[in-house]
Amino acid sequence: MSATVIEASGLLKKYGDHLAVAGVDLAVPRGEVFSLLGPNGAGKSTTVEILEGFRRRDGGTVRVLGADPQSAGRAWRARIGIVWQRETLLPKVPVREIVRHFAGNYPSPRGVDETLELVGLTGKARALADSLSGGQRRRLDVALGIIGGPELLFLDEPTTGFDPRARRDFWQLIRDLAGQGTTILLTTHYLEEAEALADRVCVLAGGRVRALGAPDTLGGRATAQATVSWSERGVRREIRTDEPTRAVAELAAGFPGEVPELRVHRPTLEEVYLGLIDEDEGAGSGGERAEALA
Ligand SMILES: Nc1ncnc2c1ncn2[C@@H]1O[C@H](COP(=O)(O)OP(=O)(O)OP(=O)(O)O)[C@@H](O)[C@H]1O
Repeated sequence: MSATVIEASGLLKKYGDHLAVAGVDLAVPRGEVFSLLGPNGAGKSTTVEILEGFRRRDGGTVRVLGADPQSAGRAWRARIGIVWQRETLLPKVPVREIVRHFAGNYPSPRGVDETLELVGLTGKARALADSLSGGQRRRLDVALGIIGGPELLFLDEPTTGFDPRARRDFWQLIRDLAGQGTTILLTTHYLEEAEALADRVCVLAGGRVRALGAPDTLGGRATAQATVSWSERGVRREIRTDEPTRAVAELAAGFPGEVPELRVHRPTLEEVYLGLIDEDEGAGSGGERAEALA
């Protein structure tokens, strides 16, 4: 069994004249939680649909679980799970029945009750699916995505509509699945979700990979300048420094006790992400802006 579950090289997709995916390279090892980030229209869904085998590429090579998704068959499909961005249309059928029905599509599914338990729907097993709340429907979508016991799970905006408790529970479920060796490709607009879950994040913009790395080091985050701030006689003061430890030590020496309201801040994932996206927009549309101003 290959250690690399997803391999894409030079991936290209055009819609008419528009290059939606413009030469993307990805390699995702088994058991990794890999998150795709990027603004609306960045090419995330197109990339994911190509990896899932639902969209034909115009160039590049792709292997997912050792096969080309464009020509892989039913046995391959049974090894992947998908939680779509859109909610599934739900019939007036008890939740447990729907999950049981889906389990019948797979050669070795997870237990139905175990799956309901995993997604926190045990209490709703007998409820009619169309009576579920938005967040509960999303949990059912997740149940249908994992019922087959997939080796690779695609999650597209999985926690939309979840309350904070449900989101935390869902994150734990993802960690558990990853701990059991499931590879997870997570597309999300929630940066704190990517930070909480992903081993690596990939920022796509304009169909290209703009940054790739661990969430805590992305874009030089871990070594970026820190802002040390504190209060002095009721006035907020701050300095930016490459050596926050030294700055704090020097500050501490000048105060008799605690440094009032001391804070050390390094860029958050969101700040790094927004910086990358702004750079991209500046590079991509500068000409158009200049023309518009002319
Ligand atoms: N079926 C299609 N026909 C024509 N253009 C398309 C089609 N699907 C997507 N596009 C275009 O391709 C680009 C990438 O779209 P894609 O859906 O992959 O972006 P995304 O990153 O998933 O965005 P979002 O965060 O909004 O879901 C966009 O400019 C979009 O308008």
